[in-house]
Amino acid sequence: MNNLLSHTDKPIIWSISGADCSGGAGIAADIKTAHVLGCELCHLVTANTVQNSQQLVAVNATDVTILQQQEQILITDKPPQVIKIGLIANAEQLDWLVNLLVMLKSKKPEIMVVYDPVGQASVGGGLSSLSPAQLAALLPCIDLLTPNLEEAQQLTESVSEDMTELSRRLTQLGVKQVIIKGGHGGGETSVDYAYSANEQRAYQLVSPRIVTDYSHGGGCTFASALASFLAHHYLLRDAFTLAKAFIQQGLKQHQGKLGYYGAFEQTQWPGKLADFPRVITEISDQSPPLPAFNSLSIERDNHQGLGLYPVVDSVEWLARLMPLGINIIQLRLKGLSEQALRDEISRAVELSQQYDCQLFINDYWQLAIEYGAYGVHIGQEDLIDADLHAIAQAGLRLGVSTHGCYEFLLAQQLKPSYLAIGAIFPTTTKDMTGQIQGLNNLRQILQLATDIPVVAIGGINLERAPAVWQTGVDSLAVVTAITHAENPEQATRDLQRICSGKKDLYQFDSVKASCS
Ligand SMILES: Cc1ncc(COP(=O)(O)OP(=O)(O)O)c(N)n1
Ligand SMILES: Cc1ncsc1CCOP(=O)(O)O
Ligand SMILES: [Mg+2]
Repeated sequence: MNNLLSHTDKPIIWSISGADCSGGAGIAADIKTAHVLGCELCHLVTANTVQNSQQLVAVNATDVTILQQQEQILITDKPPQVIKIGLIANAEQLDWLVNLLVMLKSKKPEIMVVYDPVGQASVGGGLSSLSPAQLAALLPCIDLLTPNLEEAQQLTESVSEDMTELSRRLTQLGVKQVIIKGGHGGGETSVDYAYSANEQRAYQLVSPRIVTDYSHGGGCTFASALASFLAHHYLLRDAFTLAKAFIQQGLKQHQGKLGYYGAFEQTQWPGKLADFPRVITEISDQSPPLPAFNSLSIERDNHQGLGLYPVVDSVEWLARLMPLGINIIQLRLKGLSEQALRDEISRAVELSQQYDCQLFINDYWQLAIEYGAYGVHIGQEDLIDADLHAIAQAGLRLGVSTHGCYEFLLAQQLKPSYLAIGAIFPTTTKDMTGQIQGLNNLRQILQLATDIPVVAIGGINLERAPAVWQTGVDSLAVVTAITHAENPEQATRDLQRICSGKKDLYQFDSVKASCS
């Protein structure tokens, strides 16, 4: 029997929330959400509520001894990666919960706790009468709090409507990350605001407002979708983006249906660009608006994409690889003096003109403009400082690094010449801790791509290249697969062959040589 009780491949979430007998909100919403998002959900029911689509009649709090028994029976058998909290019915439950979270976090600090502070039922009526002073003990245990504007005001005992101010106040109360939901306001759009105290960064997402009354349990669904994506190890910004798309997709199921407060519909893992929010940042919402960047030349590659994209750190490497028929290449210089940078970049541009090769300069966008390079590649951090108008006006192409769906959507809004996604696999070239995408996430992000070419980068070698190429990316960018190869010219030819798209030709020479 013990064997049967053992482990699941799916991440485990504990939902500590109330049961809604009408099946819309609370535990019902959490179970449906976690199920379609590939998680297992254990539920510790804090109250058996009596409600329907019209009214809340009673909140029957569960005896704490039952919650303790449930905790005990689950703790070794189905330990949680993420705990999602909804309704806390009374002060005894709150005490039990705080003790439980403190104990769990002392044993396993990586457990994430998401709290959706439901005080009022959406059908009307109070679910919990806990005061902000009572809840103060819980807030330092919370990794992600998901209040709406009113709940954020109540918890902070403030009348401010400024999401920035409210989220800062909530983090001062001990919460690590906050998402304030703007869904209940009026207007054509719904804007949600996230703030991470660790990163000291805010994220803002906007979606068109979907008119429907089928939204009972939408708040619980949003919090449990966040819990599910966090359980799959997405970063806050990506979990936020995916959860907002999940909500949009669910609301669209019953778009236009009014007059009956129906249960929110949980559907599937979000994968359609139309359901994803727009990212609001200073960069993407510049005034005057940015023009689209010039396109790359891909005709030479038989419409099979850009092909192989070597990323190298000297003119010597450029001179060695360009004669091999490289279509696109990058000079990635680090730690050189101004004069050395100028020498390398000017020589590199000359060489690229000789070989008619699309040369991108990494980081140094001013020098790339000054010496007339074909394009410039910049990272997310560089986006803030780089003068994107100047790059576009000079006619340079632009490549932008992205790590996950949030950054991909943000960069895609800038209409660059290509988008890079990385690191696909662990790499020794650069510290990419916490940013490894894997092939599944690459495939998911590719579903959001428009007609802008996509480059995959990070840990791509000869063995892994065919699988990455088959995801449908337009280009494979590599550093060490070439520069650390025993025979860099042969490795280049092998990789070029993989990128030529002829998938039956994956019997390349250097792999055979290394296996024999
Ligand atoms: C094609 C390509 N993709 C990603 C990167 C990484 O750029 P960035 O994030 O700016 O990091 P550094 O390369 O500057 O360390 C790249 N260079 N090329
Ligand atoms: C620059 C960079 N950006 C994301 S991963 C990476 C390094 C790629 O190097 P390698 O191909 O050797 O893994
Ligand atoms: Mg850079």
